[in-house]
Amino acid sequence: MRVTEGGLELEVPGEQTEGVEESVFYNPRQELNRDLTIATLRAFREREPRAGSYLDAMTASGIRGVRAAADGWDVTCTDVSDDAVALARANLERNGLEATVERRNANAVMHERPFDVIDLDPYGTPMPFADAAFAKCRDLVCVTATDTAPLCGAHFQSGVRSYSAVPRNTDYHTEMGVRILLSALARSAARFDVGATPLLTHATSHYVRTYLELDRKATAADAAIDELGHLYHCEDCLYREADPGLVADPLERCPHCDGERVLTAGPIWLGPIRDREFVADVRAEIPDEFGTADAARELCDELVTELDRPTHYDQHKLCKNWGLPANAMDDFLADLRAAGFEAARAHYGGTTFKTDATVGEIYAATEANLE
Ligand SMILES: C[S@@+](CC[C@H](N)C(=O)[O-])C[C@H]1O[C@@H](n2cnc3c(N)ncnc32)[C@H](O)[C@@H]1O
Ligand SMILES: [Zn+2]
Repeated sequence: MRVTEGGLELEVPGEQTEGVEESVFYNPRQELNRDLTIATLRAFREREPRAGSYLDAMTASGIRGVRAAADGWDVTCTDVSDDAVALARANLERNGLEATVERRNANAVMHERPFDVIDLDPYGTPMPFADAAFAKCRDLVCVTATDTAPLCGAHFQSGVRSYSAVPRNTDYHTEMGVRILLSALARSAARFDVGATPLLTHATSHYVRTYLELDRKATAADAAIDELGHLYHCEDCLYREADPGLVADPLERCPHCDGERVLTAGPIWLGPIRDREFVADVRAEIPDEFGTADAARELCDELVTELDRPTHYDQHKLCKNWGLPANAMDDFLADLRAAGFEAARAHYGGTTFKTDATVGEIYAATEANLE
């Protein structure tokens, strides 16, 4: 079947069913991820004009490599599958584009030679590829993780194994996943004396995507490690507290409800998950022709206005816990602001928001209008 994306045509094996193309080599549900990748590459080239080489480490149909090559990047595509390599070559040729395509294990290639930008887009966890990516990459590592259940603590042992951290299943499970992933990546980069700073990170339907700017200096690695810490979370009243530093000092009782069901998660990334100015630059690089232009711009807008502090609340879950009906989100947030707190929606969807108010302060500020 033929698919069109970013103004380019690709041929991928598979059938079109009910308007949705399905193929082992091409996932239409990741178009937003790829559109944002191209916009990010454009914004990043403005920031770092020297950057020219791009490794599409798990290329499958070649779609990322094709799109980057069309934008003038010096592209290398790797995949361990013979069929993927043949398909990527055919798709480059079909679009009159040139790139190096190798049937190789991406880990071997990344250890052999440096690239300015590396894109990791594996099935499931990216951690088996992280060390190799940070070993030599010069500027930017882009990472997709689709194993959201391990990341957010729903598959606890698997999360511990993959991310060398303790994830906990909370009402902010996607943000837990984002911060567990960023923690593991920062620690992987630090092994090579590399600081990894998130320029853009988003959690979108069943995957997390992040773009990490690298600074190959031990002091930069130390600065990244300084962003790690632990989260304490009360399962009874949803109180949460971020504790910077690598040594945890778990709470024995919840400071709000005095309950004993307090979870500790970590080490997790407590720092910003994106650079506001960079996200605005990315937004400006999304043309109308991109299939997901509206959604991608909306996501950038949400990421710009989202507050940095961990972690988001979910208004519906709070109200359910309080046994009160939820009111309109805008009214709820206005009540928080009127009480002197910062409050803004989060990009995690639905009724998620962030505030500097504690769970007790949120209740006091909003309860009168919950009816
Ligand atoms: C999720 S798909 C990639 C999708 C593609 N990047 C896209 O945007 O449509 C993962 C690909 O990684 C390949 N792969 C798995 N292990 C690999 C390895 N060690 N080195 C390179 N490619 C690998 C698989 O053959 C598969 O084609
Ligand atoms: Zn509590």
